[in-house]
Amino acid sequence: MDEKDWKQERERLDEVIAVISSTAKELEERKGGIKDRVLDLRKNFWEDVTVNLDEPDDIIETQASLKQQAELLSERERSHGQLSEQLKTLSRLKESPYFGRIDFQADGESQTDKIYLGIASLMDEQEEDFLVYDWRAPISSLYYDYPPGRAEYQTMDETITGELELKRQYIIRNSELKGMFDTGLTIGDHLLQSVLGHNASTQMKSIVATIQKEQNQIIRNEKNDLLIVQGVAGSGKTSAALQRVAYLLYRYREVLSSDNMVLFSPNPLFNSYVATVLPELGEENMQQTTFHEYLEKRLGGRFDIETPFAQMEYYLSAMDEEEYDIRVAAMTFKASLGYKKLIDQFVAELQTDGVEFRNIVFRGEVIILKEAIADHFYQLDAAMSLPNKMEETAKWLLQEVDKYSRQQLSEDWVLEEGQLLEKEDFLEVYKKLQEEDELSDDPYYDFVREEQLLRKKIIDDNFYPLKAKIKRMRFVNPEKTYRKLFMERESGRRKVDLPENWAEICRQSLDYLTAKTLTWEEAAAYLYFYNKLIGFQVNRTIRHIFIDEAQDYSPFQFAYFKEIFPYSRMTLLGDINQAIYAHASEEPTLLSADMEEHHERITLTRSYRSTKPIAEFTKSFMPGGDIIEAFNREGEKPTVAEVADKDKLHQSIREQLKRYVDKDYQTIAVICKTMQESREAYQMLKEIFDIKLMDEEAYTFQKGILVIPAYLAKGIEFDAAIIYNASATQYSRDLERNLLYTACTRAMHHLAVFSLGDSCRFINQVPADLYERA
Ligand SMILES: Nc1ncnc2c1ncn2[C@@H]1O[C@H](COP(=O)(O)OP(=O)(O)OP(=O)(O)O)[C@@H](O)[C@H]1O
Repeated sequence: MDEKDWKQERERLDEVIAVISSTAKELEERKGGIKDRVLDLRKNFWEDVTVNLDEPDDIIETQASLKQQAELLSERERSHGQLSEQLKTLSRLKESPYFGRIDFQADGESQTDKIYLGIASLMDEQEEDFLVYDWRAPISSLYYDYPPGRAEYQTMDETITGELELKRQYIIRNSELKGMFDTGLTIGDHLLQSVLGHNASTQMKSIVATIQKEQNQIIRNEKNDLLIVQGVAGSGKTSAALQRVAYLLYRYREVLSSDNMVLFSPNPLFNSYVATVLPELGEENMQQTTFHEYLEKRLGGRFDIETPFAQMEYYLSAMDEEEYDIRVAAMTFKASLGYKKLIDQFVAELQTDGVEFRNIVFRGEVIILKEAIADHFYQLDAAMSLPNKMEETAKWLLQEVDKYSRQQLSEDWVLEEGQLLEKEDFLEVYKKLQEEDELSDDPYYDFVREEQLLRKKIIDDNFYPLKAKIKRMRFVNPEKTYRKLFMERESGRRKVDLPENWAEICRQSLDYLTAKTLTWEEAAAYLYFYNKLIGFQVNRTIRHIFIDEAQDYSPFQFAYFKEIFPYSRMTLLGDINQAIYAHASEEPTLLSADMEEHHERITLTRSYRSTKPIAEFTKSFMPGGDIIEAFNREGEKPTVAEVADKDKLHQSIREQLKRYVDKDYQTIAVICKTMQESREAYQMLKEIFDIKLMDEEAYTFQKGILVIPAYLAKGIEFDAAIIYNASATQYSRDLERNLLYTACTRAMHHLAVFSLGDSCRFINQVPADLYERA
């Protein structure tokens, strides 16, 4: 690129910045004007409405006038809000108006269009031409999809073909052009190199300037209702997912808002890690939650729900406990669709018999026996679904309760209760009496009527909570009904392949239920059952669901998702090599090829997070690791050290940490296998370094050194990672290999692996030239 190019680009940049400044100024003025008007409106609200309440017509007029005034105010407030948003976007644009340019000559056109791409679009002052195109505009896809040469893009209704003559990238900071390159095949290895070479950050960043072609396919995918992305560690799955949210919000801006989208992520820490990406792009965040949080909301009051991490911790560290094998068998079976089938059969049986009910009790007295409820329930049309029968039964119960309450009107307790009434209650009754306008000449009549009304009020108040409970279906006992699933006699006749030790699993399951605990493998299953029994509201507001780390959801959990969100499109992102849940070792996960029929699958094989030496190291101990392509970023080889005892281990780790601190690495993680091990590591390091121990309650993380169990570090990255103890005793099962892989792939620039005694077989499998012995 010659001096002329630089001069031209600088001049253009200055022009664009000038337009941004003047547009911003104009908007500021308009905003100021609106603000004054809003303040004015608020101050003079009552003066500007005509209030006249004399005649019915006047009242109507007053109402209309009030409404009009309120609408005017809220309309102004809305435009004020919109202007503020536009101004925010402009200030982001001013900092760096664009990051790329393509010159495209469409076939049949004589002129070449110069398209500059930024995070939002910008028009010139005459509002005629685009000075900057939004990266999500149809034409912008050329930038991500093609090297110079023949190229095409899709508009709403046609395909435009042509010649891509130039593709250029810019680094603009503080409104100044710091660098630019013309790029060939992929979007600037150059720029990507420089972006990836930076320190890790405690918040994820947007990748808009360097989206890769295969990532762009994920972002703009609109063909299928179910999109499954299998991508190796660090291939940009999460990044692509967030850019996809921004894309969809733009593409469907008329009909879709951030409230219609939800991201299920592995833990609250991850949630906060990704929370800044969309705002950085000028979009509002989608809703974010975890599956545990979701289940908590629905069942939390009635049960303690085990977290997936507690389940994991048990799986990894409770081998010596007596019931371990039974629990692990339960984890596997209850994750499967076989278990769902079992529950479906159970629910089918409940059509004719077996649902448990609760007595209806009023003032300590049983007024309707649970047996009577069951009788009513089961004499209803057999073809009705259980939830419909529940509705009918609730209606019937309300009528019965009404009948009963009328009988109670004359009971003594009613007046006794009356003494507890507040003054307002009496006033209310008195007012009603007046309204009836029947204050007669007969004082005795008034007295009787007043008492009647009082009694009625007391009855209504007293029966209200009971009726509310009936409406909430509290007359059913789902917990007790569910227990029957595990009762020998009942479960024996079901046609499902049950695990060998099913009888013991049943006993253990009953114990958990008695203790009001839902194990993680049981939680979704129970809620599924609950919904089948009592019914539930299908969620219609959520139009798009993103599930990150999808490999960790069991087939059962996914089936449940589909039931509750039948109208939502789904994007699942995950990595089969990072599957670390107990069920994962035997059951197919969501990402397995045969899981779903109608879907589109995109595979990402390029890993961007780690340097080449780290990626080469980690892929070498994963089965099928050959497909992982390391992005070409140089760095030091990982180090591997075996130490004889704990003192030596701790000393070596301290030295390593010191080296990292000296290198000015900003985020450093000591990654352990379990929470138990993390606590131990923390104890020995905390004296010397200012470190933080991360547990499942951690919501954010700061720069510095932290100790963290591998399963919590999912999805997050650090400048450097230390594996606390990769010894043969710690990592041997297949699942532990995945855990180790997840841990090692968190490192961006350096990885150090320590083992107490011999390294595990996975580390031993790594060719010796891929690491340094320390
Ligand atoms: N196109 C890109 N341009 C710049 N950086 C990128 C790009 N793609 C990925 N990255 C960077 O690579 C790192 C890993 O990305 P991300 O966390 O999205 O990967 P992932 O596939 O979700 O990883 P994991 O499976 O390990 O959770 C991040 O630092 C991200 O910013």
